Amino acid sequence: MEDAIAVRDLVVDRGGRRVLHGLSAVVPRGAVTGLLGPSGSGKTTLMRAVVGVQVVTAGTVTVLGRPAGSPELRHRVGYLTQAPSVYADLTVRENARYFAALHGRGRADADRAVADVGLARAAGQLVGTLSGGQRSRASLACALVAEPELVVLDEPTVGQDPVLRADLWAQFHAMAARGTTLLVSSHVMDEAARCDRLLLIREGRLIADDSPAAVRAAAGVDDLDEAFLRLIRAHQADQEDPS
Ligand SMILES: Nc1ncnc2c1ncn2[C@@H]1O[C@H](COP(=O)(O)OP(=O)(O)OP(=O)(O)O)[C@@H](O)[C@H]1O
Repeated sequence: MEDAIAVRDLVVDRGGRRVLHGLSAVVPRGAVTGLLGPSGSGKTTLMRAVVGVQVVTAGTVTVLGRPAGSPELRHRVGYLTQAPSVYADLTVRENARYFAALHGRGRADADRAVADVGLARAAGQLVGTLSGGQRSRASLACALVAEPELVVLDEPTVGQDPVLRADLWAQFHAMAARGTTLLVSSHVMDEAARCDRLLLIREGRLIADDSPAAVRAAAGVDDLDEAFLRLIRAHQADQEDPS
């Protein structure tokens, strides 16, 4: 089956600096792919290119068989940005119902999405009065409300406690089992270990694209944190001494 996302030779410049340097990668359908890399390595920029809001200098990004950003992808792709994008002066339920309506969905879809992110009890609360972690889950509910085929989540578990993080990851895998494709960025290694596949980027270049087990094997260590450090150092050494 065709991949959900195919990125070819993608070059992106931001603020006069090259941020992605001819990056190529694919994301398979119906799986959870983790996007990992040091802060500033280009994860958010790559996600922006996938959802079609990033100006690109060169290369192509194909999403569900269409060029990224095509109007027909609007209801098929969900995007959770790092900064929660919900209305502070509406309740959680009102926000979810508003986003549901934008996608032609009903109240039942909105209420299900709110329950799925563990906010059923706070559904009647104004978003402006929620904690940071609750607010980002409200934003997640709005990103998932239309049950998109592809879900792009930029650090969805920041600020969540361990129980909620485990619940959210269980939900991501349940979605993948139903055929949804998820691309999830994270800084947390126990989350990387939960992914079916990992894309590791450093300074705008892909340095690993494999399962967690294969990444561990390539680095020759069991600990994924250590494996990433080794891959990053090896990549750094290659760049400093390409001979
Ligand atoms: N609006 C912008 N204008 C100019 N440069 C930007 C802008 N946003 C990001 N950048 C630069 O692009 C590079 C990649 O940033 P990006 O946000 O994609 O990284 P990231 O891997 O998602 O980082 P983090 O893990 O900290 O969120 C960084 O060097 C950053 O300074």
